[in-house]
Amino acid sequence: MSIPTTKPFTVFVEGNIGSGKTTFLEHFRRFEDITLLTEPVEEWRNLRGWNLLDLMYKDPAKWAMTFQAYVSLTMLEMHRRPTTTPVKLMERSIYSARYCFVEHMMKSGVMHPAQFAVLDEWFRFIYQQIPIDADLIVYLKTTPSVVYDRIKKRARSEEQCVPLSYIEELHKLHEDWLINRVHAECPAPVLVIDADLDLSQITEEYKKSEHRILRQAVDVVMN
Ligand SMILES: Cc1cc2cn([C@H]3C[C@H](O)[C@@H](CO)O3)c(=O)nc2[nH]1
Repeated sequence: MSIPTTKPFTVFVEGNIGSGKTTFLEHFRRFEDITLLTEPVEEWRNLRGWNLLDLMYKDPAKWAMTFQAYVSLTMLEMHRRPTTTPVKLMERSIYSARYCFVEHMMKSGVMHPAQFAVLDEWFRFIYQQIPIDADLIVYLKTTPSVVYDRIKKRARSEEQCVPLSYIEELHKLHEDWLINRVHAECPAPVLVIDADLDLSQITEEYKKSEHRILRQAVDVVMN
């Protein structure tokens, strides 16, 4: 069913490191009416030969600003990428960049306030000038200790030095944003998924969101 759409029904898939975002998106791979945009981690690991992700984890004080500036650029490119399908699922967004990761780097003192101010000015300009809002946010809600164990098992090299405290702080920032709604921007409804469930059980949980996403998508496209 290829219905010409001006703006696709846009879903941001948000959650802590290791919360299963990529797995969630892959669950929708079989639907031809959905465009999946996974996080461009490989671009962050190789920008003209530089592994910005590794540099950031190894020396956050020196590289956090550079890394987040590039992450935001790659996320903006994904927000702006034209899609022909009625539904678009994106892994994270320029909002989690600002409200979770950049926020943490500023609050923890890893990023100098002047550097934070520059990133915040860029975020405000983009938010005011470019329509990139979601129609729905899927929040893969997890317990820090659960995702911490997954990160250790997944063993992505750059993340091996990530302490549990960082995961706990990121969790709190996701809760502030998506449950307590402390930020006014991006007022999309939030669908909370219990992403602590392990792979065998979580498909049922995903199916619940499948119905919600596809039904809302048809409504949006048909109205
Ligand atoms: C939008 C956004 C995504 C994102 C991911 N990351 C890190 C967390 C993980 O270790 C890795 C892949 O998500 O990149 C980050 O530091 N800052 C980010 N900002």
